[in-house]
Formats: sequence, structure tokens, C-alpha cells
Amino acid sequence: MKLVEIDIADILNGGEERREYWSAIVIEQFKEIGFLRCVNIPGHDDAELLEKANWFHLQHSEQEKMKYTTNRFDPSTPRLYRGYFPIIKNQGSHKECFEIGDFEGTFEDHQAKYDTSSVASLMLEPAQWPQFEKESSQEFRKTVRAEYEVYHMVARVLIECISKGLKIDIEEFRKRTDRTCATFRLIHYPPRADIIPESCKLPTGEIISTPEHHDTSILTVLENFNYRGLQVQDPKTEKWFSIDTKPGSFVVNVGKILERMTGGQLRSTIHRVLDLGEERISAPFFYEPNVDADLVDLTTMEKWSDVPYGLWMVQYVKKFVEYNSLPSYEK
Ligand SMILES: O=C(O)CCC(=O)C(=O)O
Ligand SMILES: [Fe+2]
Repeated sequence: MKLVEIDIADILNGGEERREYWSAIVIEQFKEIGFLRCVNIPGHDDAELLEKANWFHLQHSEQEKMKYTTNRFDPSTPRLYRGYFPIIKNQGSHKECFEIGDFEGTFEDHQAKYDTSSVASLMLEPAQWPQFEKESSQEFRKTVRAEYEVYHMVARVLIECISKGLKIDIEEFRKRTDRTCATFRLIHYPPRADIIPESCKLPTGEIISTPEHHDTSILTVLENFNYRGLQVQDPKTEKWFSIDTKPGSFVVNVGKILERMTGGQLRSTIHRVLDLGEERISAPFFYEPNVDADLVDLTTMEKWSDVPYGLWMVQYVKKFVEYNSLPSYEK
């Protein structure tokens, strides 16, 4: 399936008329299939990002990477949220990830600042940058942080298009996202060599490495490099389509939170990833609200959750195997 392409540089530099033009297309695509592609992205360097993702995932052993993991996978670390998570064998989801959020600083300062039993202490945790022996990770850090900023810019540009196209005051989005709990993730999917659950075997003989799901985010912005495998379910026919590849561009989809923010007008579409028997790297950015943002339908201003985003998110992710050992939070 070829996604409709949105020209980010033209939105940024083309003036009001071009912004109106692109806003209408963004709205149309997000209403119809919930997916589109962004091209011409100032500052995005796919080759550089792929090199750094490969450096981290393929040039270091799991043992080395585990030094930067979280408490869910190594009870001896106090880190809870940001860093590395390893492959969990024989599960539906088969991947290892390195992730950062918006926040930098030392873990000690962070712990001193936030009540450790609060969800803010979890979700605002600073990045955990690797420092492998005899190697500098400065370049890795520089590239990954710079790309985070590029993805973040693209998410904001698209939200401006949505605000324009749906006539929702941009301030309503801004005040709920100006301290975003976004996650930027470098994913490595090795070909499956474990016991593959029956639910991951398709009748066609194909194998799944990420089962079908909605994203919970506002928007998900994704670089797939030259790796195929991403499939989207047509919301109308329920047929599955493979998304083509185009390195240097971003595939963007609507998440559940944006679907609800827009009163269901924009569609959060189900997708999955196939294991095509080869290494696969991808780099998604999940654009999320502030930890204390109320969860509202911005078309009616009605709340759809009794608890703010942070608490809602923790309750939600605890359903997934990677997160089921997270503590419970009430504040
Ligand atoms: O790796 C991909 O291409 C997509 C991953 C995905 O859907 C996700 O992480 O939510
Ligand atoms: Fe996804």
C-alpha cells in the first residue's frame, strides 16, 4: 500500500495557503485510514540514525546492554522506565528496545525532586545513556537526541494541521502536550528462533513479531528504513496491507488518545509487524500528553478518564508482558 505523502518542508515554509492545503489532506487521510507518510523532513538523517541503532543493538552483547536496563528486567537497578529492554522469549512480541523520553539530567537529581511513589517519578525519568567500556557513546547520544527533536517537531506540525483542519484551538493541544511524556525507541527485531506462540503463526505461513494492536499515543511517528514487515488493517474491509518502505520518510499514524481527543473523527488503525526472516530495525516516536494532562474529547470538552494521562497509561501498559511488574500508582 502506498501512503499519501505530506511535505513537511512545504508546510513549514510554504505560507498560510500551503498549510491550509496540507491540513485538508492530513485530515482526510487520518479520517480514512489513520496512516500517512511525511517526506522532506528538515534535519532527519535516516542513514545516521540507522548506523547508531545498529551500533547499539548489533555491536553489543545483551549482557553489555543489560547494564542500562530497568528494574523490570534487573531488580538490582533503581531505574524504572527509560533505557534498554531485552527480548522476552516465546512471547507474542519479539524485540529488544532502547528508549528515551524528553527528559535529561542525573537520576539522583530526579529522585530528589519527585516523590518516588508518584507516577511523575516514573514517567519523567531522565534518559539512561549507555557508556560502554573503551568506547565513546557521545555520537550515539548526539544523534538520538537530535532525531528525537526532529520527530517531535513533525508531531507538532501535524497537530497544528489537525487543529486547523478540525477547528480545535491549538492551545487546547499545547497545554496538554508542552511537557510531553513522548517515548523515542530504537527497536531491533532479530529473526525469531524461539518457540513461536500459535497466535503468531498466520494461515499463510507468515510469522508475527509484533501482534496486531492500536497505539495508545496521540500520534506515532516511525522511520522504517528499508525494512518491510509493517502491515495495516483496512478499517473498512479488515484486509491487511503491507506498507512500502521509503528511507528518510516517516510513517505516521493516529493513536487512541488522539482518536478520543477528536471525538472519534480521526481513526486509530490496527497494525502489526511480520518477521520476514531477517534482522529488522525501526525507530518509532510515540507522542504522548503531559503526565498530569486531563484526558478529554476536545470537540465536546468531556472527560473520558477519571484519572490524568500518567495514571491512565500505567494502568494500561501493565497489561503488557514488558510492563506487568511495574509498581501500582495512585498519584
Ligand atoms: O516497527 C514497526 O514498524 C512498527 C512498530 C509498532 O507498531 C509499535 O512499536 O507500536
Ligand atoms: Fe504500533
